[in-house]
Amino acid sequence: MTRSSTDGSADLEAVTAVLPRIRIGGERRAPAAAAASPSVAAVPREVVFQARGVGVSYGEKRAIAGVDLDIPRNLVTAIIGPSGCGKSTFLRSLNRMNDTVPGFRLDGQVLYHGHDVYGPGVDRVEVRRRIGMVFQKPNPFPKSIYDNVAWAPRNLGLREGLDARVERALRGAALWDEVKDRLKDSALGLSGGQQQRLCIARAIAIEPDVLLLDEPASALDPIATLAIEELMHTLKQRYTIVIVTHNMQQAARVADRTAFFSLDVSGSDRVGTLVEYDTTEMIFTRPADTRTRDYVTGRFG
Ligand SMILES: Nc1ncnc2c1ncn2[C@@H]1O[C@H](COP(=O)(O)OP(=O)(O)OP(=O)(O)O)[C@@H](O)[C@H]1O
Repeated sequence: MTRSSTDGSADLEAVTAVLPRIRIGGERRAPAAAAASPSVAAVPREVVFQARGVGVSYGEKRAIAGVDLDIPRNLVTAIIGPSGCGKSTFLRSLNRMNDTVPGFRLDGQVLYHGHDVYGPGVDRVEVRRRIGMVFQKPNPFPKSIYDNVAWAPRNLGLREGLDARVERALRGAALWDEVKDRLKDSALGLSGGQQQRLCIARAIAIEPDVLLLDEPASALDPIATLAIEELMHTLKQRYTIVIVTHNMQQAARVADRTAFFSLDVSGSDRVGTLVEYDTTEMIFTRPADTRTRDYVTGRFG
């Protein structure tokens, strides 16, 4: 069937034209959405998180409501949507990062491997040990490169084989070759992109199960951004990754699945909701909801 441009298909074609191939490190590489055939991303997999009717409020302000979402293991799941629709709020609810925010309240359930993350007796420190997080702005400690990576293992009493652990984490974050001769130098002397990879090394040094990335490349230049994106393709073999990004091309390049959030506006009330969740390929080429289509084609947001 030929679709007319008035239904947005021309716009979709324009977006998907950027999907097919990108160049990373001199080598032609297909993005996740194209590299993994739709059947790979769509194939049923072990579920790591099940969000069931998740709503979050900060005091009187309802940030998100009614989010139902299953996040599969060893894939990259992207959360996209306009500013203020609750992407970070949802991400942070997965590892209880919002617990200390005054007025924070969560309704519904976040199940992690079937266990209620907010259940009685759950140890928040243990939750964060298993579910690591990297933030938008690289935030290394004012310590040496080595001590940044060794910090969490030391805190957990994992002192045996520490050098090997630090090396493994730095290799895992694709940083080892750049820093192996200056491990005792301050982390603050690294470039922004290196600092962000150091933060990833710091997160994986305690071998978590999940990595939550909140716009990890938005403060970086294009080369450093590509290095982080490249890294995600490798890291997902070992970790389940959930990434919040404003950059739709980035979602298209790195994510296997994409969740599109939007704002439901009623009067002065604006609440974030999950509009659509599917393989990245479907979200960017055949979205089921016109709001998704309008967003991915740049008509709003
Ligand atoms: N600590 C907080 N205290 C009060 N309100 C908050 C807090 N954090 C977020 N909010 C509100 O919750 C709503 C969702 O914010 P959130 O940062 O999760 O959205 P987002 O989609 O990640 O936004 P952006 O893309 O601009 O980063 C917004 O209205 C925001 O003002």
